[in-house]
Amino acid sequence: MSVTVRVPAKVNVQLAVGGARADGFHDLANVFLAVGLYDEVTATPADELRVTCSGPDAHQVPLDRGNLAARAALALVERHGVAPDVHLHIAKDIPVAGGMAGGSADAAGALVACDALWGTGASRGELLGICAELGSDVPFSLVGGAALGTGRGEVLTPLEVGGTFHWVFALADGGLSTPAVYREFDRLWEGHEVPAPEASPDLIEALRAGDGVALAGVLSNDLQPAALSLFPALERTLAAGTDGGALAALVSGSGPTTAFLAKDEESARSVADALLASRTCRAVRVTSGPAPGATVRAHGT
Ligand SMILES: C[C@@](CO)(OP(=O)(O)O)[C@H](O)COP(=O)(O)OP(=O)(O)OC[C@H]1O[C@@H](n2ccc(N)nc2=O)[C@H](O)[C@@H]1O
Ligand SMILES: Nc1ncnc2c1ncn2[C@@H]1O[C@H](COP(=O)(O)OP(=O)(O)O)[C@@H](O)[C@H]1O
Repeated sequence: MSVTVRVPAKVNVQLAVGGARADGFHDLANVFLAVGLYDEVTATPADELRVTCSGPDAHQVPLDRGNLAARAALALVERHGVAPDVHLHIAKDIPVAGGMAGGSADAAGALVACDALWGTGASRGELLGICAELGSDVPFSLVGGAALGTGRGEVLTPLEVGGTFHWVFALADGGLSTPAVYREFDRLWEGHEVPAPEASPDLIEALRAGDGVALAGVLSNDLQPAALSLFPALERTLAAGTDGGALAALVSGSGPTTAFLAKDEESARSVADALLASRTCRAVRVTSGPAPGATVRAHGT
């Protein structure tokens, strides 16, 4: 018996960041959109907790108990007193350390897979609570679609999406550490009052209407200056995508993946070609959103 769960990546269509809190986190108005790049987590009975990973970026993923999927399984073990006898295999398609919440996806996937495998029967509320303890982005990986995340991003309000948005993602050479990008944000704002983060009503309306042109006009990411300061070469990638016909371009979350909103699928493909031709990124991915959250794909025997 094994259980496979598929979990999407995300892009932040708005990431409004407030000042640093006493606990080191930042209050956010974080508008998440799940997109169709997926990791798959398969849980299979084993003698002890073991993690393996496959995919082009697999060598960058820790396989010890620091792996977010292992931490998720152990959180369920602790609450339900079950034995941690599971092999978690991650088929990784989400870029690692790319600002697309791949580790968070694996945490949410492992939680859902272990809950099904062990028959722990955790409620949705309990799963969301465990997700929030594992990381600020993990609850969104569980629910998918589109949502506004407040607090440190873990308090979710689902958002209506009235259509499909077409995206191109440009993968960078190397990664950016999320804490390092937040620290750079603090450094750039030093000596200034950071405004309280607020969700943009125009952006929420553009999502509701499924209007890509309107959404392109209001995309924003307060971490972008910090990401560009740490990874200046991304400026060229952003310019190559807009020159190549994207409606808008921005850094995905803490980066260094860059995201390009396109008019339709055909336009997305030509933006992707332009990005590849520009040689300003290591690879491109064409996809769309919204995508569903963590979903059980298969119960094997
Ligand atoms: C920036 C965002 C945007 O969605 O994601 P990525 O683009 O990296 O995927 C998130 O805020 C990242 O969420 P996540 O990666 O889950 O962060 P966590 O594990 O909770 O925290 C890692 C570290 O990031 C910083 N952090 C995170 C969230 C937040 N609201 N304020 C912060 O300052 C803290 O330094 C924290 O120690
Ligand atoms: N299952 C996992 N997949 C990817 N990275 C993981 C995982 N578990 C722990 N990590 C660690 O978390 C870091 C951030 O990974 P990731 O979630 O891919 O990026 P981001 O926070 O930019 O979205 C990685 O560099 C890696 O050290």
